Amino acid sequence: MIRTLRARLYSVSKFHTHNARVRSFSLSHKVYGGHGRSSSLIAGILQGHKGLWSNKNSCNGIKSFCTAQDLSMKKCVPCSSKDLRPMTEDAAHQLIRQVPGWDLVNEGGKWKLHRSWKVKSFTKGLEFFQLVANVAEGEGHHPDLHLVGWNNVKIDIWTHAVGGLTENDFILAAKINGLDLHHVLSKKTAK
Ligand SMILES: C[C@H](O)[C@H](O)[C@H]1CNC2=NC(N)=NC(=O)C2=N1
Repeated sequence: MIRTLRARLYSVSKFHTHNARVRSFSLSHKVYGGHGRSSSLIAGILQGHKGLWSNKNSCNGIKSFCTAQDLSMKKCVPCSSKDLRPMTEDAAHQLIRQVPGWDLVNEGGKWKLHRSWKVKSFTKGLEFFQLVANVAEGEGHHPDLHLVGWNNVKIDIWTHAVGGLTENDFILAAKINGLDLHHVLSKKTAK
């Protein structure tokens, strides 16, 4: 049994070494089998494999790639959570890269996300707001909506409960970016 497992691990280790440049593993590691526990060597390989990403920015504390898609797949947490704190300026500058089209703005000492669009008409602007409102209601997290000069939509997003930015704001921005807005936006859409 142990011999079979070692042979299997060797092929796994060779595969990983060839394909993912994980740290080489000596096969002298004690291998446990037959108890349903993963072997120290398999865990080591997987750990080593993860090690290739461990120096990436942590996304919500989990070592992984944090992409725009990650954010749009996430769910906002209740802003009433006592653990919620505003993120640092550095963290905000990291995450802003994941929400193309949005800018970080500081208004009266409060960091916010800001984006503007030009819509086809005043009523298309209200339709735009309804699409955004549906997302916001689904997330329990809400943007500040502005419709100015009849066809200019501006959205600010920040977490009022903490007076700054939290990951909720970036999740909402990513989900707004995922909306199909072509039918409400003017061809001369603002950034
Ligand atoms: C209880 C619930 O989480 C709060 O009322 C929510 C509603 N939507 C919110 N939206 C935003 N942007 N900030 C908040 O602090 C907030 N609080």
